[in-house]
Amino acid sequence: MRAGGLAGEIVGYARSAETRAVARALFCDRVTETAAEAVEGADLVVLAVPVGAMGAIAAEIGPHLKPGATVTDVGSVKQAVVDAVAPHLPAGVHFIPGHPMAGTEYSGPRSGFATLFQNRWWLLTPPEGCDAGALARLRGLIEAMGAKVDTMDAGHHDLVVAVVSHVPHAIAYTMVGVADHMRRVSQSEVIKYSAAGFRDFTRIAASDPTMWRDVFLTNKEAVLDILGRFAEELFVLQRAIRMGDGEHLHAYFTRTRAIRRGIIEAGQDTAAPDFGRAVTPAQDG
Ligand SMILES: NC(=O)c1ccc[n+]([C@@H]2O[C@H](COP(=O)([O-])OP(=O)(O)OC[C@H]3O[C@@H](n4cnc5c(N)ncnc54)[C@H](O)[C@@H]3O)[C@@H](O)[C@H]2O)c1
Ligand SMILES: O=C(O)C(=O)C[C@]1(C(=O)O)C=C[C@@H](O)C=C1
Repeated sequence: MRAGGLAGEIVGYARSAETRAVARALFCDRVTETAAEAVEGADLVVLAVPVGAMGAIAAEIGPHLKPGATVTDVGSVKQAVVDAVAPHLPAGVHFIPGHPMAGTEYSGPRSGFATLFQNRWWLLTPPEGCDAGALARLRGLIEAMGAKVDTMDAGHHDLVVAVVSHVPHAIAYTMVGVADHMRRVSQSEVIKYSAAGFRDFTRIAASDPTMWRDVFLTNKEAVLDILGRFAEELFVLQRAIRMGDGEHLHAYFTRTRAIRRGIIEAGQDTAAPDFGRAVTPAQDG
């Protein structure tokens, strides 16, 4: 928003003075010491805390929102955010939950960069009867940041992202756990000789523990459903390996390669740029 000059004034709130100072230096016109102050007079409020913290923030800001303001969020799970936030918002405020399908394993205000949303999907889950004008304005802002907008209902969103984001993270966390266990057995060789595939797993497994704890706790049903399906597929693969069924393996890998190539053709595999500056993981603030 800052790079594109898309907002009249950007006001930020974070709990720690240190985080507020960094945000002020990098992209906020003004920072405040309470969330309530930050939303006074705002046309648009963006909640960007872990999913489990959304309800408390909504309760804090609810009474201070301007009539006609739009509230959105960037949480990775949607139904739980709707349930936690909506009861705290006064009538006349438009709540349009959202989820940018873009991010990195880094946290804190230094981890943002202006091209993060370029050519990425940003999913919105407007409630039934959502104000068309408010939705059009939010969509316009997101598109001006370079993202593509799609709308769907919150429950469907949660199932889709369980497949494309949440379960892949669970698998990466688990695989790195297995390697860590093996490391004790083989004295560091597993890490030392790990090539690109495993390195990608370790990048994902370095993501913020609070954020991902909340994702798994609040999207429990969809994640368990997809993990069950994953386990079934894994058994089939295991059996094919055990039985020496090369034909099955080749056909399966040919299908999965086509999926990967489809993603590349759709322009979705844009790696995060090198920030060129130190980024601290999981800043507490
Ligand atoms: N990182 C990603 O890849 C990514 C991508 C899309 C969506 N998201 C979602 O965006 C949201 C923010 O994630 P992020 O990566 O920007 O995290 P972040 O750690 O950079 O920012 C979250 C901030 O919330 C603060 N916070 C935590 N609990 C709080 C509380 N109770 N009250 C007030 N502040 C609190 C943290 O201190 C931190 O400053 C999460 O809901 C996450 O699921 C993250
Ligand atoms: O590349 C990464 O670090 C990410 O995992 C980003 C990612 C994802 O799964 O694609 C993580 C969680 C979000 O809710 C959206 C984006």
